[in-house]
Amino acid sequence: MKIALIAHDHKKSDMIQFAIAYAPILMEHELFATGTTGTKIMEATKLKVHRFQSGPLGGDQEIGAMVANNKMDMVLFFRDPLTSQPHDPDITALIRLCDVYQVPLATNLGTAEILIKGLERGDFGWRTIVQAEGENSSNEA
Ligand SMILES: O=C(CO)COP(=O)(O)O
Repeated sequence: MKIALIAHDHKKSDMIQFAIAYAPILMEHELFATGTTGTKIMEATKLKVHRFQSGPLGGDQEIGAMVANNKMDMVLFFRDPLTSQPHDPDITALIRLCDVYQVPLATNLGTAEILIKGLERGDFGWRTIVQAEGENSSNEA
């Protein structure tokens, strides 16, 4: 599965703790992140993370493009609800796209833990069906 990891500055410590705690599960998957989040995860763990631009420089939009192309299976986005962000439209757009494409999205640590445990249990098998359908329809186009 392809998993996006994103955290606003005040939530980066939560994300690092999460990545350390669930590294054995995460390392079985393909990981993507916005720039600074990805760097911090790689510094704290042995996980390999494909890094996009930093969020304010377009990273959320790059991850959104993957969602729109059926190339992202789960988004773990630890948002900071108490600090205004200069790129708020990008954040809203990413969340909207997850809803458009029914991509599982956690916006906080509590939900992320439930999703990652579901992933470990095999609850995300349906994503491979969605991916196959996406590939078939792009072949037909
Ligand atoms: O701002 C972000 C998401 O909206 C996160 O970006 P960074 O991981 O580059 O800090």
